[in-house]
Amino acid sequence: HKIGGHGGHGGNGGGGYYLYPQFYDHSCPRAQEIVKSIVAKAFAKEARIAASLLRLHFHDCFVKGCDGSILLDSSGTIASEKRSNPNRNSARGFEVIDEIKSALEKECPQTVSCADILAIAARDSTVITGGPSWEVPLGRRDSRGASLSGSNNDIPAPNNTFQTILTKFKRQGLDIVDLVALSGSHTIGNSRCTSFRQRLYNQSGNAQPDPSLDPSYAAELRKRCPRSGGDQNLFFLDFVSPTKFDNYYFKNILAAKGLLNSDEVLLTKNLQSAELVRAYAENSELFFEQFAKSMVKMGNISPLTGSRGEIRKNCRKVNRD
Ligand code: HEM
Ligand SMILES: [Ca+2]
Ligand SMILES: [Ca+2]
Repeated sequence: HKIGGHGGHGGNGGGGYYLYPQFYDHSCPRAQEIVKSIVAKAFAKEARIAASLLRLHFHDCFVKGCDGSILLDSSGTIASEKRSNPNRNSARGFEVIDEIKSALEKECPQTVSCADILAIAARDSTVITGGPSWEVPLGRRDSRGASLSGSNNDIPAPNNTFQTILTKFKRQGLDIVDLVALSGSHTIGNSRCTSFRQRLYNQSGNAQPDPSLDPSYAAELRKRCPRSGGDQNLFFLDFVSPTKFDNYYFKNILAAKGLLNSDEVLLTKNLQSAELVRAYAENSELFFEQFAKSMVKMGNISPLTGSRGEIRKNCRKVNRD
């Protein structure tokens, strides 16, 4: 499967190999069913875990590519991405990834990468909540480092402008279609008060709530997201169907009930993205189809392949050699 390769996006991270779904067919044929069963078990215990696992793959891929860098704990040489602004007190699901990894190490030692586990778990989380399925290209290897600064700089923040968010996506080789479709992930999962408080009290420095937020919905949110305190209080990103992967995220945006500023700006700041929001609100099949395509595209961001990187034995630390 070697191809004449150089760096860049689009399935060839510079190791000279493309990812492909059959990567573990001979080396670990049960890999995918093992991931799926542990995701299902975790989901049965707590439905939110699906959202958390989907987000981990995103926060991995946007920092040095999909290389499992987000999973590394701090150590002598590593400043963990878990400490970054987007991840601190927010990224979760690491214990589930640990459980999957230890089951896979028993089944086929040092064969399945942590980066691939994240990609498969993201797909399985989408499916188990009612979303689309897709074949996950595989063969990513794991990084031997992390980037705390990359995590702070490259992952979009909820109060970034539309243009900044789009620029951060383009830096990864993703476009406006990917941005709108992948934002549809916010059809499941939670946000902390601190991630959207500004919209409730002082959106643009004029002591007024965000005019693009429905006033009665805003009043409801203020009850558990006060001016100060309650930073960690949790709210559904999609208040209609928070554990179901559907297109209510887009319908909510049309009703001025998107939770994050980064959700609502997809409608209010750019004509093309507004058209996409309307199209996905109207047609969930169209959303599902594009979501699957964009997830594969995101999963192809700068993977380590060939002999680059390693297959970690423990997703939290690099191997010693
Ligand atoms: C477009 C730019 C994006 C911004 C600004 C953004 C921002 C956020 C924020 C602020 C939260 C809540 C975090 C907290 O308060 O703890 C969140 C949650 C979440 N995000 Fe995004 N996000 C973006 C795109 C994405 C993408 C591309 C995906 C997946 C492909 C994704 C998946 C999720 C999920 C599933 C949750 C809920 C996690 C949970 O409940 O544990 N987001 N996002
Ligand atoms: Ca990474
Ligand atoms: Ca939903």
